[in-house]
Amino acid sequence: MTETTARADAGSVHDLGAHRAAREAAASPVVSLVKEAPTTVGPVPGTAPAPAAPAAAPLRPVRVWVRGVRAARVAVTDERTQAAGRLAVRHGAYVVAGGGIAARRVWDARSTARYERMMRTAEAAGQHEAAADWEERAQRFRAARHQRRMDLLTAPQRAAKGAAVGTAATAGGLLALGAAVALAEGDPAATLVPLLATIEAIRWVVVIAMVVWGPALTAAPWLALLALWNLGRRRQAAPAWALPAHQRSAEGEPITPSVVVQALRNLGVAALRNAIKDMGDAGAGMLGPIVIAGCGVEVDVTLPSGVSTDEVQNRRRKLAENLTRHEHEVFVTIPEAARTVRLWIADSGALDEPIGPSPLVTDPTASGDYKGGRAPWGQDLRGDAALVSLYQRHMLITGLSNQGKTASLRALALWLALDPTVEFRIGDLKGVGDWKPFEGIATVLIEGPTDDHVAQVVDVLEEGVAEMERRIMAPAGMKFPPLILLVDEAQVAFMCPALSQDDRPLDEKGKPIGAVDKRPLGGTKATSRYFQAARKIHNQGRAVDVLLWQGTQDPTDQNLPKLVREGAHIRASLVLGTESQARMALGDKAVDGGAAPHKLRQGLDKGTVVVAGDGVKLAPGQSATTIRTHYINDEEADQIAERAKALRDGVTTLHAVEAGEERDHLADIAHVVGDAAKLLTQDVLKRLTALSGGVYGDWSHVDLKRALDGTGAEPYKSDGRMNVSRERLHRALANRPEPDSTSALG
Ligand SMILES: Nc1ncnc2c1ncn2[C@@H]1O[C@H](COP(=O)(O)OP(=O)(O)OP(=O)(O)O)[C@@H](O)[C@H]1O
Repeated sequence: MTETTARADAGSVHDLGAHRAAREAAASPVVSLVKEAPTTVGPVPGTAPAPAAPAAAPLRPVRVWVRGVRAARVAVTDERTQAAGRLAVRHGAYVVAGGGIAARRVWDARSTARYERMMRTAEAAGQHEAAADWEERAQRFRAARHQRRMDLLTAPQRAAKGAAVGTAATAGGLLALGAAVALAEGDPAATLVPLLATIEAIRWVVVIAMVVWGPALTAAPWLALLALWNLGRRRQAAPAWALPAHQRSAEGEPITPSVVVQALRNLGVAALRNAIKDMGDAGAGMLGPIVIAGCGVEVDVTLPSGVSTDEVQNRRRKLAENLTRHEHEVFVTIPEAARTVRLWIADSGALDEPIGPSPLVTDPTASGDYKGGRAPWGQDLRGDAALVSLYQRHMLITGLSNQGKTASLRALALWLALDPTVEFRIGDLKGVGDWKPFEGIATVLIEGPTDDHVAQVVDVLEEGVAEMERRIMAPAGMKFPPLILLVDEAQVAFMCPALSQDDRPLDEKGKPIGAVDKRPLGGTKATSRYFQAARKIHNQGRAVDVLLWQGTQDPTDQNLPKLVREGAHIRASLVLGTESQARMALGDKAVDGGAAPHKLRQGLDKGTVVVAGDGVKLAPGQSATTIRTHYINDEEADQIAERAKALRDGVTTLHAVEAGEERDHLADIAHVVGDAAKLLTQDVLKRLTALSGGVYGDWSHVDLKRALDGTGAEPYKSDGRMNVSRERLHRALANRPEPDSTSALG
């Protein structure tokens, strides 16, 4: 509507109102106490006069039947009419359905219907022994019923005889009682008193019955209707649309056997639907007990023959919706028993509640134990603590970006850092500081995403391989401290196109010695350095406690080669995009057994990992478990890391590993000794190797001694073992004629 016509219409409406008010005032004797608004609509001073209203279009009369239809439509669609209609249908349906239920119960009690139903159920489920058992029971029921019917034929004679005998005995007894009273009181008239009193009592009973009979007869049908209505009401036996609003929404309704059977019947598997139809109400016979399991319930379903477990598993979303749950709230796994699926159904919304903080945060005395302990990672769906054994296990964790991969991997590393015997060498190829808490715990920490960082991480891994080979070649029975080589964002290394850096040593004329190393850092070729190092560690590292932990994003065959992903003992996955990625992350067996990281919700299920492989306790037959991990934020990680550092004596974290160049041995030795007052020579050698495998990898005690000879910082014996002293090293550095005493590293 334009502004002009709007104003004009307003004016005409106002005029009409004014006329009507004037008419009413003239007709009504009542004096209004409310000050009336001016009824004229003249132009307001200072404003332009309103343009003249166009002539109103003549109103067409509306036919009576049209008005009738409109009125009917308004009445029918009115909320109150609908509520009344729902009420009537609902309560009517309760009575009808109650009648049906009562009739069925009576029929069940008097016929063999129940036994036949159970037999069909057992047969459909392939339980032939149970079917035979029900058949036998039905036979016994028939025999007993036949006996009862035979007995009925002779019942009238027996009843008549019984009544005659009973009456005579009662009369005799009462007379005997009367005689005893008469004798005692010496009054023969008392003989008949008990008999007459009894007859009088019977007369009163008859009178009362006659009075009550009429009203009882009138009330009986109503009482029967009430009982049927109540039966139907308790079962909510009315069409869903007629139920009250709070009962209509079945969202989050409790899981009962009939809800599960209904959900299975409507799953869209014809064989399952027909089998359940044959079983009738007894479809619940397929279900094991429904038990509370954490924030949900768990139930095993033995499927009828002809229905395979993966037919149910592939319809997880439909099953969840039939159970009035969201897809992520229902887990379908395959337990050991044949033809059985295990359903875990969360309480509605329970999975969106956060789990508590990590015990590492709440318990300042928590400690790590590489060999015998289990890391408290989070909670499984049953709400039980999910504990992971990291002993001699390579690990792979994957997931989409920003879903908690680093946080969950770091949570495990923090727990293990509380075991001071464990050495960490960390390559963080994202490099935004997620692994900063390990400064002072890890002996090497490379942080950054560039090709240079990848090259350094490759060096770390290759040095890990060398260490592993040294350990393998060591005399039998030698013990080695666990060494965790941790690479976060490992896909950056696999996808790195760069070739090895030219780090050949130079001769006296400044020319590089030997041929240039042309091997690529990334890729999956036989010459790919990262790939080959990872493979070697996977193959042989476990037994000598050289372990590779990798975190990687959005797996593909290129950024997570098959051989590498299958070399990990613990395979964990956060939410992934597709089932094929889930298969890459966890393996076919786990996904076929029900592991479904691709069904987690991106952004909502952060920190929820599906874990396959060993290291976590799995129920028999289960191939994976879902764990909601505790989130340890950066501040909490710093606090835990401080505790871990306090357990170790002054680890100096190196930020680069260089090889093949001329190094300042004295400065390097002082550097690796770090803050410790003294350090065992074998530890010095180890740290020097970590610092530069190329230069120090094959150093022995003799080399170390030779490097320190004449400096005043030579190794000395303390408590029967050879050490080097930090103070002497620093004195030697300070007294050197050349001022070039700082390490190029760190
Ligand atoms: N267990 C958890 N519970 C709840 N939220 C979490 C959990 N773990 C991580 N998050 C949230 O997810 C965010 C991302 O975590 P994180 O950096 O570990 O993810 P990411 O998968 O390593 O990311 P990207 O690899 O893309 O850098 C965190 O900042 C935190 O808010």
